[in-house]
Amino acid sequence: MKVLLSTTNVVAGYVPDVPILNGVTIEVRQGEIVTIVGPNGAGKSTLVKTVFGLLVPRAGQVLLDGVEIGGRRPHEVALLGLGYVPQRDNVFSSLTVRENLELGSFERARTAERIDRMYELFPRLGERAGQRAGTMSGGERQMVAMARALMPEPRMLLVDEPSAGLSPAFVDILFEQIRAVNAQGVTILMVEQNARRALAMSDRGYVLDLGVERFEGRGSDLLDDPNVAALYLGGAARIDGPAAR
Ligand SMILES: Nc1ncnc2c1ncn2[C@@H]1O[C@H](COP(=O)(O)OP(=O)(O)OP(=O)(O)O)[C@@H](O)[C@H]1O
Repeated sequence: MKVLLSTTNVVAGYVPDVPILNGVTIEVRQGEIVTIVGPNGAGKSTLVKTVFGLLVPRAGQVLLDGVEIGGRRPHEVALLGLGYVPQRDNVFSSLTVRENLELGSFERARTAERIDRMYELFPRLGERAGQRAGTMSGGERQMVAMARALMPEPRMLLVDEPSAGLSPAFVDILFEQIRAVNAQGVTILMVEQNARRALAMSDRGYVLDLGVERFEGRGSDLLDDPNVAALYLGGAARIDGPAAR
């Protein structure tokens, strides 16, 4: 499979002389679900923000389908086919579900058709089309944010901690929807605190720590790696064999 997104030795941060990413090298192949896990403060969110153009890399390369996007502005990156679902403040609270989706559209002529498509993928949103996003549950808001990012038909979606603060039942629903989005051909790069569950549904994963990728591998292999389990997954490796996909 061809590499759709890569970062090579990316250095980035918020404050001069305080790098958060210390030379991160990852790649995401077309069609994959890749998850980045790692401790709090490791730089996971910073990495996806840098890929999306919210931070300018101080060194290194970010390539989308062979095109350098490091330092390009988010709207340019979006036009090249990248979508981004931020961790927080990812909906317009005072607008309805439908209005939020309309704002995600790049092509007015196709807005209605795309919204219908989103209601097929996320039936709950169709049922709540007229509800203000700010009155929805955390999980429902996450669906609004994901559907909005999918409105322009991105090739690839960056998803920052989709399960944060959600009940276990809702995490199942949301992960299932992420798989459904991926099955439609959208490549996924996800950051997740819920490391075991996220890796179990991923093709590959990276463990990021102190702004550098420490481990890389198939999701199931990372789950079975005793070092990864002890250091980053809060306990022993699984003993029940590879995760079913
Ligand atoms: N806007 C900001 N200004 C300054 N420092 C920031 C900013 N956002 C994040 N940081 C710092 O960057 C470091 C990495 O944060 P980041 O959010 O990328 O980590 P993370 O791996 O996503 O962590 P978590 O799992 O806790 O969300 C942290 O030390 C954080 O304090």
